[in-house]
Amino acid sequence: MLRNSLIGSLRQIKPILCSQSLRSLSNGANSGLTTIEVDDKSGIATLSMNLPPVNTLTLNLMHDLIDSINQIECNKSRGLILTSSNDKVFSAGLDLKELYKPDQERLKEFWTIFQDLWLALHLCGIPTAAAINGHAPAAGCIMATACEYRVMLPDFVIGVHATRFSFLVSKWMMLSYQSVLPRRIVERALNQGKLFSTQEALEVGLIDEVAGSKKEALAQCAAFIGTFDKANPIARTLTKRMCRDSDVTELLRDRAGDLRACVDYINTPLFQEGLSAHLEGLKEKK
Ligand SMILES: CCCCCCCCCCC/C=C/C(=O)SCCNC(=O)CCNC(=O)[C@H](O)C(C)(C)COP(=O)(O)OP(=O)(O)OC[C@H]1O[C@@H](n2cnc3c(N)ncnc32)[C@H](O)[C@@H]1OP(=O)(O)O
Repeated sequence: MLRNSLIGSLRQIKPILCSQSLRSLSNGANSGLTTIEVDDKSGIATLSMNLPPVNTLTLNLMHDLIDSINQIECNKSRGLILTSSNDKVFSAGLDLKELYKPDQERLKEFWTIFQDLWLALHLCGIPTAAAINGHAPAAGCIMATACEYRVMLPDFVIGVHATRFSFLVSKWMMLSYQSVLPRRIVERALNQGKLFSTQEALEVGLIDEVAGSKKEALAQCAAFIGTFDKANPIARTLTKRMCRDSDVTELLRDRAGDLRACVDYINTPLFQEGLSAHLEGLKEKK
């Protein structure tokens, strides 16, 4: 809903046609894989992913995330903090099972909703922050980079390690990474398939702060959101969208082309063999 209005005109203020009252944040039509808690004092909404065991981005989780982001925006929360109910994994990234020998129609739906999720986070009108309370590989990292601020707990990893198992990333995913890290670091990290430890991520600037606990991470994210208190919310939203315009336009100018390229690549033997080996590796770990 929001995305459609933005696709029409990125520079326009989102027409807020939402009729729900502040704080009535039920999870309505979604599958209950996310929860939203709004802090009464600060008005900041914490959006938690809650799909055991590792918050893989399935069709349903991505649907619920988009629905929740829309609800939070529509209810005029002061900010959004994305986090996980799992204390070891923020998100394990895309659901690999959806990519293995996929049904073609379902794969198209899957990739389209992943594009939608990235747009929802990227264009969210209110301040966003990620409290990364566990591992955040691949699309888990991309979701975090679509937020405006990242606070991470120690002893976890974050990064896009796609090349390790013969995956490529779309240009808009690379741009998201590049909006946070210098281009030369992104180029090297993507080519190496590097997963950064929390400390390394802090040193290169992939995350903004380290926190000692989830509670602290949420507080640090809330403090970041508080830094916008003096900004006019509409001017802030328009400025955020202007800053992100070129990255978003990269995807919007040819979403269908991106979908085709991804579907084609996922169907190649190179991709399917790499994925099969990766899935075996995950099983053998046990
Ligand atoms: C122009 C051309 C463009 C082409 C574009 C092509 C498009 C391709 C895709 C683009 C980029 C990719 C994005 C992605 O996000 S792919 C997903 C990558 N993610 C991973 O590789 C993470 C794998 N998981 C892990 O490393 C660990 O699970 C993790 C560190 C996250 C947690 O470890 P832990 O020990 O706590 O948990 P387990 O490993 O035991 O996992 C528990 C069970 O969950 C299953 N699992 C884990 N991750 C995934 C996943 N991503 N998808 C599906 N299933 C997953 C794991 O196998 C365990 O299952 P079982 O209990 O049944 O054994």
